[in-house]
Amino acid sequence: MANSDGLKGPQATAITSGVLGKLLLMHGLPVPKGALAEACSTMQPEDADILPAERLMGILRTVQKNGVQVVQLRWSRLDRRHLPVLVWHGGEWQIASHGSGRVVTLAGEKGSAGPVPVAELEDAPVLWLQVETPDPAVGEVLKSSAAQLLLQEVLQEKRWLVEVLIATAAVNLLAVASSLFSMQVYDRVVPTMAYTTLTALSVGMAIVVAVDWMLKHIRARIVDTLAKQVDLAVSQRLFEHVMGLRLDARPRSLGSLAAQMSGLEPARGFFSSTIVFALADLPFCLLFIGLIAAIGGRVSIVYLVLLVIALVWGWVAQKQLRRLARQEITRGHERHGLLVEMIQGAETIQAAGAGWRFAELWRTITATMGAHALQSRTITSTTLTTTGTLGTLAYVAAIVVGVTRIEAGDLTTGGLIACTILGGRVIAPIAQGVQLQVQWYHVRESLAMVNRLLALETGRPEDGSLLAPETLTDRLDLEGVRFAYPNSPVMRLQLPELHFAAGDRVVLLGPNGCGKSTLLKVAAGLYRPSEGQVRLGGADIWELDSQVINERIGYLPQDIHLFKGTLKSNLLLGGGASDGKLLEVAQLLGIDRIAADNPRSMELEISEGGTGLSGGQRQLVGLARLFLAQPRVWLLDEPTSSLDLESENRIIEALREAVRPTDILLIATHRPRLAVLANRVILMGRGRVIADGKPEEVLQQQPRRGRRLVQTVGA
Ligand SMILES: Nc1ncnc2c1ncn2[C@@H]1O[C@H](COP(=O)(O)OP(=O)(O)OP(=O)(O)O)[C@@H](O)[C@H]1O
Repeated sequence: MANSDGLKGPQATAITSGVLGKLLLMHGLPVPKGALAEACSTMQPEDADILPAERLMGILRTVQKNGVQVVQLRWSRLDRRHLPVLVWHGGEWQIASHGSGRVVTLAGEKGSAGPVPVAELEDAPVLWLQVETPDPAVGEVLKSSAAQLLLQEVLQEKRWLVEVLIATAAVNLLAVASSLFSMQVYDRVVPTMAYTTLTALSVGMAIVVAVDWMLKHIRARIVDTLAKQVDLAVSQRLFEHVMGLRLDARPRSLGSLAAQMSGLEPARGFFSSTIVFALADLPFCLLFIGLIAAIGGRVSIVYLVLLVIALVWGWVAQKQLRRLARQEITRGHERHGLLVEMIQGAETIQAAGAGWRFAELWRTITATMGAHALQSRTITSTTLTTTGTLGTLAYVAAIVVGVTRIEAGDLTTGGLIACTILGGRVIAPIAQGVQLQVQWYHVRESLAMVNRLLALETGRPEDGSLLAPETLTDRLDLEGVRFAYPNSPVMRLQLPELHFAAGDRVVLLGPNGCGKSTLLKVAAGLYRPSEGQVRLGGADIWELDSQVINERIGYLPQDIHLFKGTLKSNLLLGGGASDGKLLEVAQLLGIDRIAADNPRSMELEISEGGTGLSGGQRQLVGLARLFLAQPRVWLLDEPTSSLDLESENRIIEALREAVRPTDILLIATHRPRLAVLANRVILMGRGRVIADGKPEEVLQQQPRRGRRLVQTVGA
């Protein structure tokens, strides 16, 4: 449970079961009225002075809703896209279900209170429920974008489908030949020892076997080639989607994200090969049963019964596998995430001696995964063994029934043998069908996960609808901007109005976690505001082509990331610059010294994740990228936090030189020396602007920090 505002809950804030029941229903979590009323009365003792969120968590645990988390905050910090919530109004907890602009609709125990002005709720406590998304229904999964993406690729060219179906039909029809061969041999050759007939039949069978081999080979080749094409197209599409994800909408666990990327694998295999054979073979079951009926009469009933039993068995097994598949895949992603985190943070883990903690976590996850995998393997193998046994039973039963038919004179020995051979062809697709049902849940879970990935919003549409104006005025305006991270209802940025004009040199100050970096990312068009607009030169930044933004805005992140390659390729990350310009910037920032220190100079090798350079050197590379890009708006997040005094001075001088008089410079920092660059200071606190003005004015209001900064500015 999270509590962001530290509200204490007197008895007056007791949550009534009627209101809570309605809220849970809105989240698709129905709870029996009696159980909820009892939980509400027992979990909210009169004399206890506990937080409303704690009360609510207690109630939810009592009614077995353990997956639900509760966050308590004030209305003013709530991101209204997360409605419905419980809000304290008029002496009771009410449901705020939807609101537009300045009003919100509330409903309490006695019914709807109608629209209430938002201004009345400013300081009201709010309880928000974080609910896990429920299992998608089969229909939903098939309609999902992940399944559509696969099907679209698989069915893009239908010619292969026709070819595979024709090959499958031919293979199955040829199978009939072997049963007819046996029938003829037993009924005609054996009684008379007619070797000429046997020779003719054998030659015919040899041709059938050869054609069968060829068709199967061609069919496998077609499907494999298709699988390769689908894989190429789908994985590319997924990669581009993940690359274009809106940064603020990305899942927090990068390892899990990487694992989800490969989640399409089982689904791809399912759609592009297995299902094609199995589905194409299945109708032939009925054809073979029909043929058995034609040759052996009642013998076919044995195989019909087998078909029904095997399908029911598969259906039951698949039900059991559903829960296991989900848990196995989720744990798998967690394990992948842990591995990525462990590799990335190896230094910290070893320095803190925390290896045992990670090892323990790894063991726990692996053990849980192993247990689930064992259970699901047991079910799968039992299902397969059962199908095999059912096949043997059917064979025996067919012979027994066949003998009675032979006795009655309805069937010949050769006919009975032909029936059992055809029976074998009935069993094979049934076994495959059962396996398919078993696999289905794995596929469904993978699709659901990939779907969640595809459902994540991408940054900007790539349909050419974005604007690319040739000229833009040098202005950056934030109007009514409010921002909350996804999966959190807490507003981290609330800026009614913030304007930056040409020539502004702004230093952004404020305590840790007050929202400086978030503001820079929103201003850079990396994070999309939940409400309000960021305007670059008068145009909404989210309607501008990303190339226009990249040309105009330069953003230096707090943590500089370097990529595998060379020092030069990392400096030129954003695009080409002449060698002369590169050398000029390298000299200006002191990067030439890094190169001079190395025998390979600018070709100095950088490993994955930027290993090979010190923290300060990495920061210099990040700055150099910006100096090479020469943007109109410079957004720098802690640009000198890892630099020594000399380098910091050099950067200050370089910025003085490189930032043109009409450019906008915005620096978030805790380093007072950077204030020498500023003609304006903004002070932030809890996502809001507390003070904004000339450095001397703002810093006077900040006694301790201010005095130091004023001296620096005056220096
Ligand atoms: N990816 C994220 N998901 C959820 N919350 C986040 C995320 N990143 C930051 N926050 C929260 O947003 C708030 C503002 O963070 P931000 O990084 O903007 O602070 P800051 O002022 O730059 O801090 P610092 O001076 O330490 O760099 C913090 O309370 C932080 O916990």
